[in-house]
Amino acid sequence: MKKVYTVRGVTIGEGRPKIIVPIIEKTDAAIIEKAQSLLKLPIDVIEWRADAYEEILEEEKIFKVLKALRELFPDKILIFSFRTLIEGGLREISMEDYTRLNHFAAESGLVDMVDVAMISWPDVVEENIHHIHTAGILVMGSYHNFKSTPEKAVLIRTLMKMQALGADISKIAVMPNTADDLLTLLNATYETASRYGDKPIVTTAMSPSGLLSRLAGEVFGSSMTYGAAGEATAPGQISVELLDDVLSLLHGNRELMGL
Ligand SMILES: O=C1C[C@@](O)(C(=O)O)C[C@@H](O)[C@@H]1O
Repeated sequence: MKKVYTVRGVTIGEGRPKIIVPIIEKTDAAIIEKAQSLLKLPIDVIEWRADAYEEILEEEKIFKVLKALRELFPDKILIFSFRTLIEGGLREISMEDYTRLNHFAAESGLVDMVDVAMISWPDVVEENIHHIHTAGILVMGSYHNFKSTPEKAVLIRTLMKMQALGADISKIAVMPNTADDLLTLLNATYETASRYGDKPIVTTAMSPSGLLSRLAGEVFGSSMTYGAAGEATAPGQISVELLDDVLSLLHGNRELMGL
């Protein structure tokens, strides 16, 4: 049986992929302004990308931002993400500070999930997962490759490795250089979701040529998808309104077919 997670009334791992919008802003005011602009949009999950925040080492400030986001979005899943530099993030951080920050966010009682760079920082994975699970919330394991798309077996192995290490949800985002790369990602997604994995996965081929991967998660087995509200925050993201329309179209069609 495949695992599904229901958090704040949002079920991850079945039905329509859940729409996530990242908030990537430097200051409190910009974060709040962006958050308010999202209130009426069709979004299931908010990701706070803390690597953009200029006061990232001030715990009091972090708490205030998380509290404000929680109050604005009582019914949405809130993910805390500090994207490391080697995975396409905006700021350098030591592994110690990274671990401390994730621990703090997990224990704040305000977030539902913490994103952990499981592949590029293996040394701190165990400690991070332990803190996050002890706080009673979910771990999203992540791996980003902004240059290329590894071969199918590597993608499957990476997703399965994250599951084996304790990720509740495993995510990969890769760069397709050809249509073949997109097929590789979709193939790896389908095989992992249908044959190997027993927990939800999230897979993305970035850039406009990877767009199908952001739309067709329900067909191939990716449980969440990142969209944009205003400017895209990663290559190939489209607006949440368009995303919502396409996901509904695909979902409705599958329901008609009894899938
Ligand atoms: O992992 C991802 C996916 C992403 O890189 C994208 O391609 O939409 C956007 C990031 O904010 C998020 O953490």
